[in-house]
Amino acid sequence: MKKSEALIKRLLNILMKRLNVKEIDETKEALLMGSKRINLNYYPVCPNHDLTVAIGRHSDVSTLTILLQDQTGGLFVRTEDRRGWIHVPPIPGALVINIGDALQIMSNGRYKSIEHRVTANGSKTRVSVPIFVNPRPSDVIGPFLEVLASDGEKAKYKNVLYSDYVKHFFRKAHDGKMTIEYAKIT
Ligand SMILES: O=C(O)CCC(=O)C(=O)O
Ligand SMILES: [Fe+2]
Repeated sequence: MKKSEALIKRLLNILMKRLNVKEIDETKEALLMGSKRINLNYYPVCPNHDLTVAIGRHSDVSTLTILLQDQTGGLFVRTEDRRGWIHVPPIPGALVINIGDALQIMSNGRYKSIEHRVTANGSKTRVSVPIFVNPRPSDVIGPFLEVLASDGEKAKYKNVLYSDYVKHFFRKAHDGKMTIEYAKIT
């Protein structure tokens, strides 16, 4: 977890440049990566793998997710037209970087969180280790002013307390990219 910090900062610096955010000051750093959580996912061999969902389709509520997966495979991401799925092949030594809902909200939709799911496997176990890079639970997140100021862009998302957003995610079954509707200005 500690070692991932340099990578996370590098990624966020690059992503922020495109949003007109010149510098990640203390406030921004807290909003973008104020809390982190590591999960250890173990997927056992599943006899009825055709009838079973390992993890249903969802987007992460994080800013970024840094994911290490073993050689089994089974992670799929939604295609841009939302009609199909692309397998994310395991590559030794490679990390999968996903954009989460918090970054979609803070970037006012310029960066889009990725819908993904995991299929069950009939012959092999699987292990994956995601690090979720999050705002702090007590943070209020909304589109960055730099993004809105750049060309008078209208806010697509309202300000939400991050802990409320996460609670909303866990209150319901996985439902693709529906969580973000909670923060949408309609
Ligand atoms: O196991 C994976 O590859 C992804 C897990 C995942 O989507 C999650 O923990 O949110
Ligand atoms: Fe996920």
